[in-house]
Amino acid sequence: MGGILDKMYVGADTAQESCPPGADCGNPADAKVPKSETPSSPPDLPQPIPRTTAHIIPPITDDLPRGGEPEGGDSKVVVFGAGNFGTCLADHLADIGNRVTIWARDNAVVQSINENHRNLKYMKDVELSSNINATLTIDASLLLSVTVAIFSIPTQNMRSVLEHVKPFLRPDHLLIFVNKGIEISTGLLPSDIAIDVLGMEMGARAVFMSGPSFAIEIVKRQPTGVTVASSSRARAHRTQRLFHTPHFRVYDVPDVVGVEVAGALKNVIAIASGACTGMGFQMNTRAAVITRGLAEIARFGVAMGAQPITFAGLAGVGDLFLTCTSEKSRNFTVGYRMGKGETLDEITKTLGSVAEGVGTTEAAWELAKKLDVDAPLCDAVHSVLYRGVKVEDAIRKLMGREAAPEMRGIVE
Ligand SMILES: NC(=O)c1ccc[n+]([C@@H]2O[C@H](COP(=O)([O-])OP(=O)(O)OC[C@H]3O[C@@H](n4cnc5c(N)ncnc54)[C@H](O)[C@@H]3O)[C@@H](O)[C@H]2O)c1
Ligand SMILES: O=P(O)(O)OC[C@H](O)CO
Repeated sequence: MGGILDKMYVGADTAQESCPPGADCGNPADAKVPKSETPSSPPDLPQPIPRTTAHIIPPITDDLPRGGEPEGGDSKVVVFGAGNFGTCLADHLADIGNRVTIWARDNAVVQSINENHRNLKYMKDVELSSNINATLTIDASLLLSVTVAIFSIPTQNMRSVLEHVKPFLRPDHLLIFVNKGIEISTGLLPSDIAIDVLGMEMGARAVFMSGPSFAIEIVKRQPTGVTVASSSRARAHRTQRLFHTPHFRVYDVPDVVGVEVAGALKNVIAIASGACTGMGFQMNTRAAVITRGLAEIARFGVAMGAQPITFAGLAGVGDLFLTCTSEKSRNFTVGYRMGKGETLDEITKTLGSVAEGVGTTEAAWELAKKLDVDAPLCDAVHSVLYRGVKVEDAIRKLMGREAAPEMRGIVE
């Protein structure tokens, strides 16, 4: 078949080995692999997307007792999870005068923090604030002494840790979750899991932090902006005051579902972006992946009751851009290495840290079917991660689809 599809560049054999992930390394060889597939038959006409408001909690106001929490850096905080992000947030809060305990399940991590102010497993090169101490134990005394509990546990493990902590939680604890993902076994967002485990009274008052924020840059005090979302306005504002500093701006967003959908799905799109870069494709491709990824995220969001404007914010396009363009991203790295031909098994065994997009792809793929959301990028990533499809074939299939209106499923 002559025509434009025959000229499609497929970078399988043209990727430059010396080009680091995320870098613009100049023009890949112009070799073309002709012969893409015949375009698939026209897709069905756009289907109405069923809306669900199951995730939407009406705003809750004035639910915090005044005077319960000192402002200006004198809170007692526990952080569950001493990985990259838990360590970084603990360091941030301790550095501005809060007393922080970090819970880790690994004794070597606890010892290294308590004895050397370093997290030897996740952040060995960073000297942490001396206001942090670490513990291996979750018990009543740990929760009794704090007013703020932050959960920095990967989404697939959030439920089990929360169940462990639940018996010691009080209604006045400020609960903050920073994980970004969708639970595979249930298709639930972190806010749904919080309600599922803790009940509506406590779960619906939790706060969810998201936005473009690499841990390693926060510990270096690089200017950063994030969002916090909660059905409780009072708790969102309190979280804002707790974290806000001149180098760490915290914006309040009313749309919990939008913030969570964006945070979860940007990781799937980052895998796609990394895979394209691993194949040798450059900036046109990346820009297309980011932009079409944003449209896909918005379609999921609309179907789940999010406010589309949220996707224009830090938790939306901000985090999507960050994660899709940087080799610091674990999700981008997973995709990049797959684009270079490694298997998922090889990559996850050596990554050393969680790439939430791997599990979220599975969850989102199921959710797309359930909600009837058109999600071609998510399907492409799923096909590569779980159905043995080669990256180049997934790209061919994506590019070979029928032409379509840009804003389908978002603006009618
Ligand atoms: N690293 C970042 O820059 C960053 C930024 C923003 C948000 N996040 C999000 O924060 C969450 C945590 O990410 P991270 O970078 O700290 O991951 P990580 O892999 O560096 O650390 C994960 C931590 O969770 C613990 N953990 C894992 N499974 C557990 C289980 N079953 N029980 C108890 N503890 C368990 C690990 O021991 C480790 O301490 C993720 O959802 C991630 O998307 C990360
Ligand atoms: O390393 P990643 O891909 O998990 O991304 C980390 C953060 O989510 C970036 O905001």
